[in-house]
Amino acid sequence: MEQVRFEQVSLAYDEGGPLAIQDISLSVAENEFIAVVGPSGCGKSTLMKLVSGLTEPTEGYVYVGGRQVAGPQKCIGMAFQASNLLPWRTTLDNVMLPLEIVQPYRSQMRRQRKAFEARCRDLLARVGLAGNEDKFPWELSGGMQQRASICRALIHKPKLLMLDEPFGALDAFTKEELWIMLQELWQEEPFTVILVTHDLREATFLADTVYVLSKGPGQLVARKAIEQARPRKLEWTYTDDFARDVHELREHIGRIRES
Ligand SMILES: Nc1ncnc2c1ncn2[C@@H]1O[C@H](COP(=O)(O)OP(=O)(O)OP(=O)(O)O)[C@@H](O)[C@H]1O
Repeated sequence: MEQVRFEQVSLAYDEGGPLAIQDISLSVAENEFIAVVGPSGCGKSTLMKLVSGLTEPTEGYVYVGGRQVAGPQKCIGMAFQASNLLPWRTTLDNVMLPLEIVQPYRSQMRRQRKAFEARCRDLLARVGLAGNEDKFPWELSGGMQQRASICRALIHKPKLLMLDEPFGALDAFTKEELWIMLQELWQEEPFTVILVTHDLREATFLADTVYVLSKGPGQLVARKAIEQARPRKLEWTYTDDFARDVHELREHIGRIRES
């Protein structure tokens, strides 16, 4: 089954203005993990906005779950570079938030609060945050905040998770820990992932398929399947195989820069 489909999508933010992305066609299978990489300004965030229904294509069509996107999508989980946790809510209450907003959970909240809380605690424990439920975001490290943010994006069991540079602000060690965490969550209970990142190692480590976008206007210039079996281990990132995959992506980006 196909979860996301772009059919010859172009977008100009201003009528008659320059295209931000041009003629993008791609398809993401259910439970596939894709990464989109490219130089700054190539339209990665624009792709995210199109999938989540925050903006409409100027030309072409975007489908999510077999339906053409028309307006904001509620059944998508999202996480960004800034964790965007609400500072006045505890970790637990931040993770509860989507259940208070998204149906059918919202109508069940009054009767099911205890069960929902247990589910949040369980998810927090799975990402290593047990014992931090009652802390406020400013009492957590950056990596812990990002773990909580990913829990919040997944608590309502969306079919599609969209990640926009989620680990971009973290140090290299924390980043790698979070790659492993994300892979575990995804393997335990699969969902479709679209990851936007500048980090070619991150894209290679995590994704089944990596798409490379050129800049101004963003066009797909390469699609690379990463064949490594899962679960992938960090040791793999020290091998020649891994370096070769990353290098191949880097060459595509290099060519874009030169042109
Ligand atoms: N709301 C907007 N109005 C007008 N132009 C926009 C808007 N958002 C983005 N753009 C333009 O569209 C192009 C693609 O931007 P986008 O933010 O999608 O790129 P990006 O690849 O995510 O960049 P970065 O990696 O720097 O975050 C850029 O030229 C940008 O200036």
